[in-house]
Amino acid sequence: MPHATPLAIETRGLTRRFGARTAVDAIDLRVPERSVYGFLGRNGAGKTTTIKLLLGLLKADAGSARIAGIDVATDRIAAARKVGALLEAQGFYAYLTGRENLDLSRRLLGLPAGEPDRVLEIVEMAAHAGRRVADYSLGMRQRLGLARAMLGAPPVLVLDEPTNGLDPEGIADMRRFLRELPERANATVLLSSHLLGEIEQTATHVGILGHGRLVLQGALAELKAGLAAEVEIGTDAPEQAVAVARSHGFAAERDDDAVVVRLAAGEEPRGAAAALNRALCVAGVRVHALAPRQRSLELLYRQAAQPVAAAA
Ligand SMILES: Nc1ncnc2c1ncn2[C@@H]1O[C@H](COP(=O)(O)OP(=O)(O)OP(=O)(O)O)[C@@H](O)[C@H]1O
Repeated sequence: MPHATPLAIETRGLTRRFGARTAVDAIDLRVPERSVYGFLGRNGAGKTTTIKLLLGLLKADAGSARIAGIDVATDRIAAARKVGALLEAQGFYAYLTGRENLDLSRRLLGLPAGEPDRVLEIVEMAAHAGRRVADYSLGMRQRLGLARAMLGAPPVLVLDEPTNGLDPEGIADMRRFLRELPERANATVLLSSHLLGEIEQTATHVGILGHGRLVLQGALAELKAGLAAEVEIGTDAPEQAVAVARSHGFAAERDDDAVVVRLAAGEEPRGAAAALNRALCVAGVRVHALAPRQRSLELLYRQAAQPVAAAA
């Protein structure tokens, strides 16, 4: 299917194993240009491994990845030029100033002398550029890390948990900043996080990773609008309740001791709950609870992040 917006990052069946463990399992990332793409997953879900694959720091066992249309495996250097990254280990020289640190990176990359000041301006660190990094707060170091990722103006920025370790004020600051980043830096931003709230506040798009698999992906607003509601039924006779609900055209399933009825997208949960109630009552099914609820991204995320059931 053709895409309305070109993709800044695209993977197909991207897979990476460590021994018997599949850390990244056939994922198809689609990150539209100029989006802030929230890459969401619990610790160990495979976010860092995916990011390393995108940056060419790890080799894929299967599948492919493209950055700004360039294949990461077959054209590694050209792809690397298209992406700037902020990873956990920043590796700044504490006794050098912020500007001096950036200038070292700038020279290594063979970029013009004006680059450090250009990126310092973007991250609003120009006033602190002459201070030693040793005297920076963690938030200032993160900004400096962001500035370094922007050297050479790559069209794609990949940021691994950029708010990790910041204090509440630093977090609020960084979130505001991230939202504005596509415009300020003229770039697409992939932002990894284990916090749904963070992604909901900053991202335009989201991809949820659970146990190495991409469980859900798309524009945040569309995903939220498309989430169907459901009705949970508490009953002593779940099998019978499922049969009755299905005979009335509802998509019902057992969920442990309860029965869950998934509604169609846009279907109003209260009306459906009333109809179900009536049908169950008429059929003589004892119901002790009937709860209509709107499904949320949070619920989906929780489901995606649940530990895999151990094989019996
Ligand atoms: N070099 C490695 N060798 C063996 N296993 C690894 C290696 N790197 C990652 N893993 C495993 O792959 C899985 C995914 O790890 P990954 O670091 O990508 O997750 P993550 O979502 O980034 O989590 P975190 O936020 O904790 O870094 C984990 O089970 C991890 O133990």
